[in-house]
Amino acid sequence: MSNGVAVNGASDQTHTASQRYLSTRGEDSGLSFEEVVLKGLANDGGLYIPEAIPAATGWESWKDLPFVDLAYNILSLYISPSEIPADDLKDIINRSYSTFRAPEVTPLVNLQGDIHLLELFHGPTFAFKDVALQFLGNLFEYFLVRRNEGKTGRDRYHLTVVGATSGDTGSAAIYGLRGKKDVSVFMLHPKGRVSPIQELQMTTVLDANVHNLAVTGNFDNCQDIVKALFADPEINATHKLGAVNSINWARILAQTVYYFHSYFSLLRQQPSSFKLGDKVRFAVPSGNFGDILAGYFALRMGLPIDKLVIATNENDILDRFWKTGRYEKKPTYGKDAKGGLEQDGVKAHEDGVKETLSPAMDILVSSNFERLLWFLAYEFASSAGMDDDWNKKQAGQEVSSWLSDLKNKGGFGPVYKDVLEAARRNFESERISDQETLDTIKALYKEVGYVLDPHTAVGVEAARRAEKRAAEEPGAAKHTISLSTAHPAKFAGAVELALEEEQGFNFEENVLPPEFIGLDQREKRVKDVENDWKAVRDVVRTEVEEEFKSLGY
Ligand SMILES: Cc1ncc(COP(=O)(O)O)c(C=O)c1O
Ligand SMILES: N[C@@H](CCOP(=O)(O)O)C(=O)O
Repeated sequence: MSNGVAVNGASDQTHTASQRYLSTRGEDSGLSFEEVVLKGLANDGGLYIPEAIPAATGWESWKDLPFVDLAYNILSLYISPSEIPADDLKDIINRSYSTFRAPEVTPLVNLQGDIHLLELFHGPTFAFKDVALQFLGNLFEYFLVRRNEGKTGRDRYHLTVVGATSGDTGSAAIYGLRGKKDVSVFMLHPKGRVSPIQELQMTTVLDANVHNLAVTGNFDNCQDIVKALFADPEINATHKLGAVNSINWARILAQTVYYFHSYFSLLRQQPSSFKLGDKVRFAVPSGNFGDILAGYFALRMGLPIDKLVIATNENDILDRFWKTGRYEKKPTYGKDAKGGLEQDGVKAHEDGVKETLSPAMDILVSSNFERLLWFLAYEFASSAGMDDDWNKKQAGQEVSSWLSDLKNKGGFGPVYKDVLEAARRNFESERISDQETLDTIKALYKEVGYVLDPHTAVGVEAARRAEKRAAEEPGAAKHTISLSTAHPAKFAGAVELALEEEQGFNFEENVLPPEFIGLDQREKRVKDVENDWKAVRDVVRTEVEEEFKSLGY
């Protein structure tokens, strides 16, 4: 049952439905947690989701638990003890969060009025990705040690992680996996399109199992290369590919914990205006839709969430879906004054991606949206009154057809009215321009002295708008938790641009953490590659072979 064997669906006695997994495109089901974590992406190109979302029964009694105990209660609903015994899971969780600088792991601070910031940047690489990637690194290690017991050399199960990053996933994955046995990490970033600190955080890690590849292209090209590698049966079988992007289910799962944790922090901090059972609103800076999807799982598990507010930058495919029901890439049009490409007054690329001040969200297609689409299609299918197998099959077919249109025609929709209405029931969306991002950083610094990173600023501006709207709606949540996804020092350019004229502001003194000082003096290792998945495949083959030779395999 464990060790990678599928759990065999309904006849399995040791896994609840929420501990068995299926693919959003319908061709894979009855998989164990270990299988989906190690496989990353399903063979049919779909993403894994649990066959059912569990109710967090008795969640109210978790309100005073420390982060790690809360994490255990939530994660164990999705992981059978027959796969990871309780003590082992607790140990993995404890080790994963012992690397965080804040004792609460993800502290909540009041920003202004009823807006609260959930600071997710206290892990090793100063971005929210650490919350899931510290856990995922330890999880990989746990499964590999177990699979490799008594094995030597090339008989060992060696995982080849391939990931795409617009800056933050890369360093968080590298810090989660550097030096770990039986894992090689290949991290693809768009050359010249991540912030200088992000690039240094990745390329100055010199462990032999870490390989940074700078791709001539954008983040979506990197993400497409990763998906093409997973779709190639040959490399996937010979190199046992693994995923660290939020296509990996464990990423989403680990992120659900801080939705619960911040709800309980708010209870303690606002005893007079926030009671157990009251609804709260979350605003989430969004790109690949992984962070906010974790909030959707928390909501479906029973956490009282009023609305999840999607905050996009000018790469706004998600915002356009919520407004129109159409999910489509948008080609670039027009030339700027210097003859370069532009879209709505912002520097853009032929592929339609705009270069914004929040580069980690410069994403054309949000991969995790596919998971939400499955749940929306499943809900729609369920209204036909057929049995559950039929509903799931229909949902898989619908998602496959939408995704095929996205690939072949550049988009799909408008989706059925009921599907869009279901999406609007739990989510709202806002699109924040670069100018609004700068204005928000400036305003919050002036008003309360807090320095926001540009991604967090996108979330805060969306939170402010959502609160204004809610003021008109009877029964709407009073408080908003806005997710702070990165430390401002990672995005010096935008922060300095916003605050350069503020009296007394000094980036080095006010913002820069000691961990970043001197990074630019360190030795770096990075290889340039073309935007061509076969070229990347060759690099992966060659460099894994070199690693094996150096290990004497
Ligand atoms: C700092 C930062 N904020 C927000 C996001 C968007 O999160 P998601 O891709 O999960 O929507 C990212 C990248 O993923 C990020 O690095
Ligand atoms: N913004 C991300 C892009 C990758 O997203 P992921 O959450 O799917 O890993 C990054 O910083 O790399």
